[in-house]
Amino acid sequence: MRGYHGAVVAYGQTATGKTHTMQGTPQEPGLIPLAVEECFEYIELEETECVYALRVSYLEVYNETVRDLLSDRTPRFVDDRIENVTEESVASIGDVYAVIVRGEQRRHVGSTDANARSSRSHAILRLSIESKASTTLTATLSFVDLAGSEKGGSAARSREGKYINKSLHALALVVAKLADGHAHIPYRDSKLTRLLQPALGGNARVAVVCTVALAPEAAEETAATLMFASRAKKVVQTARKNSVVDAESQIASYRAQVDDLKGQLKAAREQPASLGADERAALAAALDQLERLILRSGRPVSPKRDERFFAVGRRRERSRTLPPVKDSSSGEEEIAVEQPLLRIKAAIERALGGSSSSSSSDTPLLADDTAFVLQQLDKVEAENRNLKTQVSHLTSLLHAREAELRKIKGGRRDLLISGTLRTPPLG
Ligand SMILES: Nc1ncnc2c1ncn2[C@@H]1O[C@H](COP(=O)(O)OP(=O)(O)OP(=O)(O)O)[C@@H](O)[C@H]1O
Repeated sequence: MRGYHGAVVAYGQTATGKTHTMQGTPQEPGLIPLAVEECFEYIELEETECVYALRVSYLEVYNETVRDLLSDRTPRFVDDRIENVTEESVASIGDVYAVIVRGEQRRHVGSTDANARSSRSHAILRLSIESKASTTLTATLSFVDLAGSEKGGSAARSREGKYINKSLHALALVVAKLADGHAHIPYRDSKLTRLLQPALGGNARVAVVCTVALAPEAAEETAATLMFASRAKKVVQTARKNSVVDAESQIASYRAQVDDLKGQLKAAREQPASLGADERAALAAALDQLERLILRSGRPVSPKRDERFFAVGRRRERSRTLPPVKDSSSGEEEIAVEQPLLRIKAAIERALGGSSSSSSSDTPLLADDTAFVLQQLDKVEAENRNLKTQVSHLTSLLHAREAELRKIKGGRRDLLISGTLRTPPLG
């Protein structure tokens, strides 16, 4: 908000909670919703007279291609900058969430052995903030949710995995060279490092969040992640305030458009025959929309939290992992879950135009069904996580026991052999 670039990067093995850390849940919001809300609260609480203009872009790097998640544009690098990227103007927390949700729907995710909704791309959400008091400052806040490495899987998954590992390797190398103070930094080795160059290059405040798994079989990846973290800590950044020439600022561009629209409306009023009523209404609506984008300090934030951001991500996540609907049920809990599931299944089949074995009129989709099923799935997910922890604990116990047994057996064998040697021959 004060003209310094910032970035938060989530790095770690697949399924260790990078996306969870970034997005969170309604009960435990992640870094993105918390930061977005804080930006708008900052504007609300700002005491000096200041105006702001905020824009959002959302990119992913998938199989070494940079994709715009907000439109079909093809971003391209011009020197060290990425250009031809969609930037949506936003005026409220709700606007930001709506843009993120739109982008999330286009993001590449897939099921892997370790994660039912694994990010198969690196995602970079960027909030551009311009502020104008006596000078005009400009800065970006980037949230980088990196894809996690995953070995094996289907052919497509393994192709994605190769690209993911290659770009993560390039990032690790860049961070290692920065940490050691090398003169040449190989940013150009991958699209990911080229995109992150402005953040890693020194003029930004960067926070790296590393996520690890505690399971013994993840030890190798955990060690690699910790090594990355310790190198990242050594990188010295010297962020400075970034100002922009007034005439080239977004705020100036909005103001010029506002003046232009006001001029057109004034002319239409003076010569009523020049524009139809619909055209005049469209001009007035465009003017309202533009004026809304110039945020003034002291402006109240509303609404504080928007559930849409979490709801869409969760719906998509669950739709991949819905358990099969059983024909018979045993026990009350199962019947209670099964009925909404059957209704949802019938509604999906109706929407797809397929023939549903159950009559559609018998199974109207109730508003609460999805929420109810999601709640049940949350419970199952929590149980699964708990079981996974127990399994991992038992596996390490088992390994320790086996090692102990091997040692005891080995000792007994030695004893037997030496005992045989010492036994005097019979007769
Ligand atoms: N701290 C946590 N509390 C509760 N659930 C968590 C936590 N961390 C992760 N999870 C859950 O674990 C699963 C995997 O997490 P997530 O998708 O965030 O991992 P990831 O590191 O982003 O994986 P990938 O690299 O494969 O995209 C999700 O279902 C998520 O909700």
